[in-house]
Amino acid sequence: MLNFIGLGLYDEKDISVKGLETIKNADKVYLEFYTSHLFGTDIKKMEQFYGKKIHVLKREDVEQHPDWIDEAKEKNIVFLTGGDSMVATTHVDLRIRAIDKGIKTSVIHGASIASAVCGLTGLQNYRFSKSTTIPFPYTTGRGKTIVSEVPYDTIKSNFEQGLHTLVYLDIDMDKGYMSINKGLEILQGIDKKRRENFINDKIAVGVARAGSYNPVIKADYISSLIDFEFGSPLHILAIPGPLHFIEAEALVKLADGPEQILD
Ligand SMILES: C[S@@+](CC[C@H](N)C(=O)[O-])C[C@H]1O[C@@H](n2cnc3c(N)ncnc32)[C@H](O)[C@@H]1O
Repeated sequence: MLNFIGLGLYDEKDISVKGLETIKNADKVYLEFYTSHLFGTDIKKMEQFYGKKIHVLKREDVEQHPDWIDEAKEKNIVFLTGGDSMVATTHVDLRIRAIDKGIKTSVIHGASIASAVCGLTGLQNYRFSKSTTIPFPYTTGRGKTIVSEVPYDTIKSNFEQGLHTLVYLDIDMDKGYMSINKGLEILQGIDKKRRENFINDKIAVGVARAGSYNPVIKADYISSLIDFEFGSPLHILAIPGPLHFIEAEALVKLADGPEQILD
């Protein structure tokens, strides 16, 4: 059996009771931390709390050579992921590979950043459209810097349809965890290059360290939010379309947003 378990958002105690019981009964526990990361804990604390050794997998062990899933033919194997295992990851691929090998699978859900953003900001889940990720720019062998404009186009298209965008921020082994400020700087750069004047006067909401006892949630016009200090990772952004009046009130009261958005 291969059990996919979502760990929730911040530390080792965010796991569900069902998830914890499944780990306790497992023969072996694997984990990947490249799609998300629990900043309120570390592997040692998790091993102590779960009572099991944790084997950390690299991206290639999950996406290219997931030979370890064969162990689940005979044994009870657990695969741990930050948040919910199936939200903003490609782990359904792993599940399908397992099923094709005749391995039974289960999914035990964890709290996800996708719903936490709604809970913390007051933006309504049903008013979000396609989400996007801002990747770190990269430099080609010839020294050219490539900046993906896909997130910008997604945000603009959602906005024009009157819908919100959830903007995940890149995690990169070498470059680290993208901050809200860096994400906004990239969007501003694209806006400037394309002379669209779309970004600066839009409201955005930044959320840092969801799931911790001191998350930071701040809404403001992007031209101001870009200088706000959110502190340590993880960070995420939401860029709302036109706001329902309750959402506007929530952004003022829950996210210290500017009073003008109530007008
Ligand atoms: C690729 S998504 C994976 C989401 C995860 N599977 C889930 O369900 O929460 C990871 C991105 O979500 C955001 N994120 C995840 N956890 C977060 C947290 N606790 N606080 C703020 N942002 C978070 C960050 O932008 C991070 O780079």
